[in-house]
Amino acid sequence: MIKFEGVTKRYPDGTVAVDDLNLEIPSGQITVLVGPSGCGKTTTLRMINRLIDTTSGTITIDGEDIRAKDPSDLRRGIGYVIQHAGLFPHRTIIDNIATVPYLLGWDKKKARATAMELMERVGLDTKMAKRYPFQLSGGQQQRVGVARALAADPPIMLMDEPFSAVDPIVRKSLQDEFLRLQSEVQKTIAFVTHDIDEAVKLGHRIAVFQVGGVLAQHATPDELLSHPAEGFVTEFLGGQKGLKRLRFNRELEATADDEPAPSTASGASDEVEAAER
Ligand SMILES: Nc1ncnc2c1ncn2[C@@H]1O[C@H](COP(=O)(O)OP(=O)(O)OP(=O)(O)O)[C@@H](O)[C@H]1O
Repeated sequence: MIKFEGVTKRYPDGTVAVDDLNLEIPSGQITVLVGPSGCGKTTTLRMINRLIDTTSGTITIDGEDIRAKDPSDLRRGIGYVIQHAGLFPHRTIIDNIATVPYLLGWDKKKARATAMELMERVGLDTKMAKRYPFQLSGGQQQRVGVARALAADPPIMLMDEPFSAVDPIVRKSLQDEFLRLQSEVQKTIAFVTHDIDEAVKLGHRIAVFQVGGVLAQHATPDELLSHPAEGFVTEFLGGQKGLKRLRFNRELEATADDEPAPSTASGASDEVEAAER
């Protein structure tokens, strides 16, 4: 488990990006950090792998203070995926994926075999192994980014808007495959997005931040949709176009096993249409 206790980040210019954060990110699950631009999501994520230092407070991983660890050692146990993948342009796909195993001094053959296996797991044709990033689509590059973060089998993955730069159809397939992969690998994942649809789809738990780096609510998707905290969260969710539809889909999923009644379904589509009008 990753635990934030009273964590604040104040940048040198005085900006408080994260304000007295208390948050638990449970092991083996996906915790999504969501909120409007500038609310401190990226700062929160990058404090976990110490790309950003905290101003005050404590972050522990499985009870150990991250400041007690050498940053390089710490990062070996933490995969990091960013928007636009951030691949090395002059390295082939297979060498991009094997970056961390090479750094760890793995035998080249073993590193490459692992990279090939990972290409398959993230849904990439291994024929692309010798290509360079510019020869791949945006969605394929994101898959390489995920494979690269998984290469040394870290227990933790930090994902910063990893699927935001691709079109909605590719995005949906990346999300679906990510969920399938996570059900196999069960990493501890902190996932940043500004999109509540994505948060509800992927998160076991959702942490909603408001500008000023204040945690406004931390709940399961169902709790969040059925009982959003008054004030900021209600407004934030209400401002997101698909909220009513999301709520409705959740209700439908919950009752689907009991009675997939056609009358319910038609009432539902009325509601969706009303929500979209
Ligand atoms: N190096 C920095 N120096 C000063 N202020 C910074 C720095 N980096 C970020 N900030 C500020 O800290 C606040 C939080 O930024 P952060 O990038 O964590 O937000 P975010 O929620 O990830 O935003 P976005 O969704 O737009 O990426 C913002 O007001 C931002 O301008």
